[in-house]
Amino acid sequence: MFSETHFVVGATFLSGLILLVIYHLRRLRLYKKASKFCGPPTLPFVGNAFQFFGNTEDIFNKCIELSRVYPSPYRFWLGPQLLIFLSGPEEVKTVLRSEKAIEKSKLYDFFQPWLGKGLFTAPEKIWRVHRKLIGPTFNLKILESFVAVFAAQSNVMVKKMEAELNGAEFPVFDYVSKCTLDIICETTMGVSMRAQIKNECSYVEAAEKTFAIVYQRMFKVWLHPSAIFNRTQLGTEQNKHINTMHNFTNNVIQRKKKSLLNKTAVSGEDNEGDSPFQRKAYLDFLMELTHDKMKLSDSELREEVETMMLAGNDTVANVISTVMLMLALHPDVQKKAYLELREIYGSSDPDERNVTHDDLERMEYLEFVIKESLRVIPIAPLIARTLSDELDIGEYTLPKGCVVVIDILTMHRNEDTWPDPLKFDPDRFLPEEVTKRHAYSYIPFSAGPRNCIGLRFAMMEMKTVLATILRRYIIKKDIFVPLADIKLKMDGLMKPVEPIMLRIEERW
Ligand code: HEM
Repeated sequence: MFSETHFVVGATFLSGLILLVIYHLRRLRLYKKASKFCGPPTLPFVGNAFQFFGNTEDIFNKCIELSRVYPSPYRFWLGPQLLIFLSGPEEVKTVLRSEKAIEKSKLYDFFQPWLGKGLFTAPEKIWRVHRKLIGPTFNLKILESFVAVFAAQSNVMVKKMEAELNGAEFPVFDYVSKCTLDIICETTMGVSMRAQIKNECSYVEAAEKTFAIVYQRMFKVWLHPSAIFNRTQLGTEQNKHINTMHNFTNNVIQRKKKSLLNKTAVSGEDNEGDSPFQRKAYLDFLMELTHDKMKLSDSELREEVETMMLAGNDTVANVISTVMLMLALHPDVQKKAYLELREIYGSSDPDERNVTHDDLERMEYLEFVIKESLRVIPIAPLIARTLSDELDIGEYTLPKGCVVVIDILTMHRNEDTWPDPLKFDPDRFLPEEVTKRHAYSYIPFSAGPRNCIGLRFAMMEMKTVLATILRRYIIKKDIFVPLADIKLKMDGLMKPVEPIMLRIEERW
């Protein structure tokens, strides 16, 4: 005899089964379209998600292996989500320029408790308004005004590095990241964190920890539902760090807002630093826009500022450290870059004058070196967009709702485009070489309407910091490591597994 409980359990099971069948029937069209693409064998429900178990080095190696085995475009199921990996420049161009590929993938949503709907994570509708509003604040005139900050903080860094002079190899990232943090705080908020002087900073600690938690969550599917995540220790920890950052930024915004209304200069102490706001920062420009046209609310301002703090710090610090490694491994390249600087400055004395904007324009070879470093180790090796509609990419049609993953790393190491791809050769960026290649074969800052808004900012900052180092020090590595032997991981950003250890000697 069936009891009432049996009946309830049976009915629940049956309804679940029916819902599952309906769900799968609805997705039949998607499965059919996905079957046109090659890709690894899948398991029911999890798809290919099991391939991404392991640590961040394993994830990196898995991505490399998949792109070796499967030609572009290939498919990958992350649970119910269809991912299509692309690395053909023409296909990538079609996607990145398409109005149907503006929306980011859902994985970016895990940044939202922190960055809200700032540019990096913003849904398409908000992104369109904000990008138009914010774009002009990255104009050349404003960027030029930041070069003095880049130079001043670079000088502080090289002075701090004196402690390592003629000593053993040391982790360069520790110095570089504090310098880039001081730069981004001063240019974004107009606040001096003095991370280089104090050697610690609660904001950066909170940012680093939050980034690591967000990244862990992306790969642990059981932590995806907020209802579960918020009840875990990780969730509690994340909230604590986010509050630290929000409080700091809100405080700066309120003080700036008051001064804007009173039309007085803001001066005085802030939470972390003590420099008066002497120069206009990115936040001032945003607030002026807001003040005149009432476009951004306080929380939107906070989200945009914290987005810049995230997108503009760790990225640049890692790239500068990688370029230093490449210079140490290739002394001939380093010498050429230094000689260019000697010619620009007409003197070997690094204290004679600071780097200026005009100098940056002339650092052509140093720019090639940075570009080549970003080719072999692109800091953002994969970027993902969700398609709002079907999109033809020549032979294939990408289904609506799928996530297109642009495999920048594979593009940058493609043998057909880059002969001997693991050879470090800055001359690949000579103008006559560039014209031979497809414009979308090299996209470290992404491309199209949703590309990196900080591209020019980053280039100017990296050149200033590197030129300041190179004018003063010779960078050395005790043992030569070929590029192919540098182990890499995907830790949010792509970087070497081992910390970059280098030695410095006085140049003059
Ligand atoms: C070497 C340094 C940098 C690299 C390689 C880099 C690379 C990238 C890439 C690949 C994207 C596209 C991400 C995606 O579509 O998922 C991006 C977006 C972005 N970057 Fe950068 N970036 C760098 C530095 C900066 C700096 C210095 C800033 C700000 C000061 C910045 C601000 C942003 C913002 C706000 C976005 C989102 C843009 C949007 O969605 O409209 N980046 N960056």
